[in-house]
Amino acid sequence: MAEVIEVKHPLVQHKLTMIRNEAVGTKDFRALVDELAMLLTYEASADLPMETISVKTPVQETKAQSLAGKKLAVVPILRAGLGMVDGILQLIPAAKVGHIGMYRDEETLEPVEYFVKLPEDIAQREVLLIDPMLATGGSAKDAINALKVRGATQIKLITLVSAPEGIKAVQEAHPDVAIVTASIDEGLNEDGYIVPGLGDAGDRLFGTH
Ligand SMILES: O=c1ccn([C@@H]2O[C@H](COP(=O)(O)O)[C@@H](O)[C@H]2O)c(=O)[nH]1
Ligand SMILES: O=P(O)(O)OP(=O)(O)O
Ligand SMILES: [Mg+2]
Repeated sequence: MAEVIEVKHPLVQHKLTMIRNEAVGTKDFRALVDELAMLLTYEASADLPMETISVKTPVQETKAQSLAGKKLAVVPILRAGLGMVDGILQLIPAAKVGHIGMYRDEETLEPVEYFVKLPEDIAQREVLLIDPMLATGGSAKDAINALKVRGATQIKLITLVSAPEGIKAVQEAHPDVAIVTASIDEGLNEDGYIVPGLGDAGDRLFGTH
């Protein structure tokens, strides 16, 4: 079973607490989601392969560590995942970006897919699938399926807030997918929202209701 990493770093926890606050407006919410995405990517990329290369410093030639040229793709689940893309690209500027559009049916809580556009060589890339919220896990499970049917084999899921129910659902359906999250919250309420959570991430990012 791939691991679930809850990132306890003080900066992550502090910024997460800030965006939980309902009084935080769209502008600050966006900025903080961006920063959190960057911090979580630092953790999610900790196992990227390295190679030893030669580098000439102003003092002497030396051997040093460099990324082994692994190809990455960042794939947000729309809309809410879009808010995390720029933060990740600041750390991994060469990554290609795919998009999976999905919304939750308000009655059934089942995800409805409305758009998929991925890099052509997705099968050769390690994929960072991103969505701030992992609630029932339906959206993440279907998004992972959409990636796998198109050939992706190495997938990591990065979320800000996860419900235990969503983690279990993803692990059962996709035991090969590691999850990096800033918080494993208490659970879900009767409307399928994460408790205590931060509300609807898409609405808070884009100022909609
Ligand atoms: O508290 C929440 C719960 C969910 N969302 C949005 O829904 C999907 C994830 O829901 P699943 O039940 O895991 O499919 C996620 O993309 C969010 O956009 C939310 O914003 N807040
Ligand atoms: O998953 P939803 O329904 O909350 O969609 P969006 O991310 O567009 O708010
Ligand atoms: Mg939403």
